[in-house]
Amino acid sequence: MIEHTRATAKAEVLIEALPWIQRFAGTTMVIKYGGNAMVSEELRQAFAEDIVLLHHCGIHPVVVHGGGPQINTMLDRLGIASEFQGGLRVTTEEAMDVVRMVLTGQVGRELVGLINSHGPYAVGLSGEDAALFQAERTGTEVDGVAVDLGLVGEVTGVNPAAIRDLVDNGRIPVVSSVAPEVDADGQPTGSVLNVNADTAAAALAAAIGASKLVVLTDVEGLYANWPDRDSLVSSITADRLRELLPTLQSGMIPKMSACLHAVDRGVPQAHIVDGRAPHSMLLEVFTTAGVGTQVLPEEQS
Ligand SMILES: Nc1ncnc2c1ncn2[C@@H]1O[C@H](COP(=O)(O)OP(=O)(O)O)[C@@H](O)[C@H]1O
Ligand SMILES: CC(=O)N[C@@H](CCC(=O)OP(=O)(O)O)C(=O)O
Repeated sequence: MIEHTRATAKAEVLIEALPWIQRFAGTTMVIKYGGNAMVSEELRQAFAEDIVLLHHCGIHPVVVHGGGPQINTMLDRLGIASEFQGGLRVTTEEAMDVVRMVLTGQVGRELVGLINSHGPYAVGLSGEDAALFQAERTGTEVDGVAVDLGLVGEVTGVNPAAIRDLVDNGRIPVVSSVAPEVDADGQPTGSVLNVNADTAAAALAAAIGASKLVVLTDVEGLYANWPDRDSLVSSITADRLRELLPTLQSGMIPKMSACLHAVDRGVPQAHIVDGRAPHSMLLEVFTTAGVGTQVLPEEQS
């Protein structure tokens, strides 16, 4: 009897996923995997399994990965100082070489390998490949004062065909957020810029018409009154988030700006999910309750 109950409970979990599979099959989802959510081998393997499962449910996952902590480790090892302003790394030419090497040569390669341990699916590319991204230099403002971030950019152009060609051939793109710089006339300058991975994921989600942007990080979701643990937001509209944005700190600034950018540009929903819990992304996509914080264009009943 006990065995029967357990088996039934497992079957119910699978059945709960059915309407979500029906809704999202054939759509493209952008999954942003933050460097802080990759901290153990177990988590990285669980992430790869989730991505392959989405793929086999007929959903087209596109991974955009971060790697901030991994870049920090390499910069420390090489004795190169670096600081963050408004959640973005001030990037010198010396640091840019390390950012590019770590994101595309280390973090991206490892994710491709983990996904491909399940079959020949993942293809790694950066914003430099097939002209996927064009970026313009950007600064930030801290306490009303303009701050020069050096070789940091914002995506101003996307070539969706670079992703579509891979997806149409049954591949899972794994994207690193470095991008060739263009000037105000759209002409290449020859420099490569460091783009925050949340920002890159949002630009990509909007450009390819994704059905969702899911951002995996190292916190349960957005706290309206950080660090008050009672202020976790389960759902927020774009308008309310716009009001909250100026009160946010550190890494949450680019993250929530990215969600807003995606939703403002037609992505129906964006989610912040706790990547420290194995398989949290599957729970978000395939269960009714969902987890973390969802950003919606407007109130939905
Ligand atoms: N309002 C807030 N809600 C949630 N987290 C916040 C908030 N303000 C600051 N944070 C911090 O932002 C961090 C997530 O940003 P970041 O470290 O850049 O993540 P990632 O590497 O996944 O991109 C959290 O771990 C938390 O310490
Ligand atoms: C401009 C900028 O800050 N770029 C980020 C790129 C990596 C990233 O975004 O990684 P996470 O998602 O793990 O934070 C950086 O240099 O750390």
